[in-house]
Amino acid sequence: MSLTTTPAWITLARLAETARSVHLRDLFAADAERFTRFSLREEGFLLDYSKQRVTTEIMASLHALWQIADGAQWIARMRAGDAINHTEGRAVLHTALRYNGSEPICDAGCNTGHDVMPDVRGVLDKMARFCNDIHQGHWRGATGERIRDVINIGIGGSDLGPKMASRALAAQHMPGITVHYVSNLDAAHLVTVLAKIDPARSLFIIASKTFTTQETMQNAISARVWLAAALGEAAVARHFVAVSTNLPAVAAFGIDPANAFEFWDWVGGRFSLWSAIGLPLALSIGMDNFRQFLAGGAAMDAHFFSAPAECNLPVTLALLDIWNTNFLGAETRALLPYSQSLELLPSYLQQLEMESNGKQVDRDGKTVAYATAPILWGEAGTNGQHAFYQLLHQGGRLVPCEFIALVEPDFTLPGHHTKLLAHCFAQSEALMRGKTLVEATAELATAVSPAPTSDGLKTFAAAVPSASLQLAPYKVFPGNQPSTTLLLPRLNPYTLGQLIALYEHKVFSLGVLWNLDSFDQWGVEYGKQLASRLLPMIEGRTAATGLDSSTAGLVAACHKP
Ligand SMILES: O=P(O)(O)OC[C@H]1O[C@H](O)[C@H](O)[C@@H](O)[C@@H]1O
Repeated sequence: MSLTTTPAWITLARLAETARSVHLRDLFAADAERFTRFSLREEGFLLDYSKQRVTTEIMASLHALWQIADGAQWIARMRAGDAINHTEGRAVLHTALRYNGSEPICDAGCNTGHDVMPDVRGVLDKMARFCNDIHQGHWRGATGERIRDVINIGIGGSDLGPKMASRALAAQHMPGITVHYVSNLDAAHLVTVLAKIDPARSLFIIASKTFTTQETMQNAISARVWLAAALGEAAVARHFVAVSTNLPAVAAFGIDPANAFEFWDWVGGRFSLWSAIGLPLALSIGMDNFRQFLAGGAAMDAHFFSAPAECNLPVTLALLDIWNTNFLGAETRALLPYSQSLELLPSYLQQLEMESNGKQVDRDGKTVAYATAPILWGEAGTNGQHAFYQLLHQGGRLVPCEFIALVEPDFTLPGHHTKLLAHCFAQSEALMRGKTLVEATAELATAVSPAPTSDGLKTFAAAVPSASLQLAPYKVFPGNQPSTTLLLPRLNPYTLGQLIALYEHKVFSLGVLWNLDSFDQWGVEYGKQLASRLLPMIEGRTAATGLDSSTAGLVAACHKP
């Protein structure tokens, strides 16, 4: 049965007709228990979705949709190591990377598959030894200097996760080590990092699942040339290590297999932060903290796998995305972490959510008849308030917002954190309530004539200069902008692990509901293919033929006269 013809979908479509004309402030006025009814707590996390435009009836129908989509069975299939990434014929077992129990976890089902846990633990132990060697100065550069700078060369999933997490966990950074991230093919990225470091004290990590990605390979080659020019070719072995599933390609690049950290094809690139792709993070925060990060992820796995759907955090977030996207018609979602340390979370989640579920064909090969992943964007609060919040409040578009805040700050200065929380909560309140014309006019009247006595708004208005009252329409806020607030007790490796696993499972749950393979990414291939065709034309090695006039014009404009 197609999703849109299920009874739950049809009911939700009907409920959406009514929901469009219901205002959140009225829902709050009608129900003093709304926060209790629509909030969840799990191991210190508080998920408040009472400011979403939902009712008990809507949530029940969304849960019915989860039942129809066989959510529990899909979770069981993922855990059993079935090849649920069906277009690539691969299992999806990134949860094994953070599993700390004693059961086997098998690739392609326990009866036939291979237990991946010994391999996982072996690589973690190798990472631990390596981190210890770097931190203790046992591993030194070719000239005997201690390593001070680590440069991770990778892109996409081999960059965004460790970069975001290293940034988020600045409070845990080890002294004496600075980790840099180079991803862009634009030489400006590598050159500016190389300008800051000393080759004798630098270690490059070449991170690539496939070890064929053009951006990463070009940066790796240029870094090797730079290092060899400074220290000689023989020094490369002491200054380059690799993380990959493709160990033959690592060896072909000239990196000793002893210095390669393996992961496996059952780890999707955008889910690989928990694997050896997390090596630069482990070097930043230390292996004990990295293991705490894994433990936080494992705790969220245990919750996702066992909690009933009605109090399951990832399932709830997924159902709210479905409601906003497929029934209220939202095209985007804003992620607004009120934590500077989480400033890279929006760009990390852009890959996780949009590369996973920005799809048009379902698991049966049919074009979907409904919208899939919304466009995710965002910025750390309060910075965003001074940039784009004007549009959120008065731009006339439906933009569901997701606020993230910390009860305890990770860095403290007197007077900062309470103000930050006040701004965060005030924004979701303002987006929900809005301000009517009557309220705006009354406010203006009060501002000019602070002690009005009787007979309401008309008397105020008469007492106020009309020029001032003309501003009232500009001060109207429609409100009814839905939002969720996720409160974390604090930010540390464990809670960050919980947070990232929460989003991963939300993405998986959405894929189940939309009937998508969330683990492939065919949509990134076409551009790469065309770039290979254009390269010889831009370099002038072949004639620029067979191009549309725009592309031909751009190629011609780059040729020197
Ligand atoms: O790790 P790599 O094999 O170098 O891949 C890096 C990135 O390449 C592509 O852009 C894929 O779409 C991403 O999912 C992947 O993370």
